[in-house]
Amino acid sequence: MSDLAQPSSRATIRAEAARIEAVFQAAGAAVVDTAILQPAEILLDLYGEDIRARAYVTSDPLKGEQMLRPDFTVPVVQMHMESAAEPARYTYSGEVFRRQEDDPRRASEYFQVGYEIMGAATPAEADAEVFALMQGILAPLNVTPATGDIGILMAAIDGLRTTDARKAALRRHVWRPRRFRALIERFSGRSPVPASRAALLAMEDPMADAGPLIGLRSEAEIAARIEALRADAEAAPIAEGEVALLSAVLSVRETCPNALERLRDIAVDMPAISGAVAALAARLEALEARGVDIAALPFETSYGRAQMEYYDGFVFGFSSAAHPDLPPVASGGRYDALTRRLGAGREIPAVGGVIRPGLVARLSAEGAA
Ligand SMILES: N[C@@H](Cc1c[nH]c[nH+]1)C(=O)O
Repeated sequence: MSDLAQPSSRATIRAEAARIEAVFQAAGAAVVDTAILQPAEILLDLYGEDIRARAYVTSDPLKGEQMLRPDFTVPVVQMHMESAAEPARYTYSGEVFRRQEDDPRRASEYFQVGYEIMGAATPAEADAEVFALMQGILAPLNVTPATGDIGILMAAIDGLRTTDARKAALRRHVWRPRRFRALIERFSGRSPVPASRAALLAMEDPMADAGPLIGLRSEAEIAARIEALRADAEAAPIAEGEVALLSAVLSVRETCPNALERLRDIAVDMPAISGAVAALAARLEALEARGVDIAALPFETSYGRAQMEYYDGFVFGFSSAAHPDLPPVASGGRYDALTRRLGAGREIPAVGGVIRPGLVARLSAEGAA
């Protein structure tokens, strides 16, 4: 197998981006653009921990903290929610910026061409439209699809019989599978409370024994945190049976029809996921109606747990079959809750995805060589 061709020139990537954007326009999308400099204080939290750590942030004397846009979806949603917000399809093309902390071979600046559907009445159909459109564009390349559903994961967490604080912690850390597993171990009593925490909670008056305040947190914040730890220490462990059901949900990894059957079985004992499983069934029907071969389409409940933290439903990606170590050539998902956070309480259904024209150009060049 030959090595991957050199990265394409910027002119080639721009031409590829224009070609893909034209396909999105033909599908009904209006072209939008966003500023490269975005207000970090307002938007950065919406991306979650991973992107927060990787955004290029700089300070502007007049506008405050600014960042180089880490993606288009958040600014496009913001624009849509501020406008009249009729149902709409959008496309955009341009560079995004994310620091690479571990792998110097990964680009910290690259092109994306995106497609977003906001306010569509039938979520399953909008999910299928985005997926089928991207699959069609990538058809000449040797790519492998992956799908998942963050909504099923979140519903499984919500269904646990435990405190709201514990559910919130699990939801927040769904994106960090190792941390998530450690929390489950602790909340189910399988791993002991860390010794330093046990010692802290055993103190009569931890604040009195503390030295002078030197950190960023105020005394009230520290006291509230200790109180939360105390309440947590008193909460009953999550039952073994529930942990087993959650693990069963997390480990589903099958073709779509088999995954659906497996999840329906689990839902008998875990009715909290029934609604999300029905949404998966509706999506599969919509995908099939668009000609997607769902019998061969993989589904993995844990897929997407390392992607954008605003996803809350369908998630998907396409990776190069010959170069699985490359980042996904395309990826996307549903992000209804993000529209609520940017819409001052008003929520609309929204789903979309991006293609990386730089990777499309490289893979096409390799295929043609
Ligand atoms: N903005 C996402 C891709 C996406 C677009 N729409 C939905 N998801 C990303 O940069 O990974």
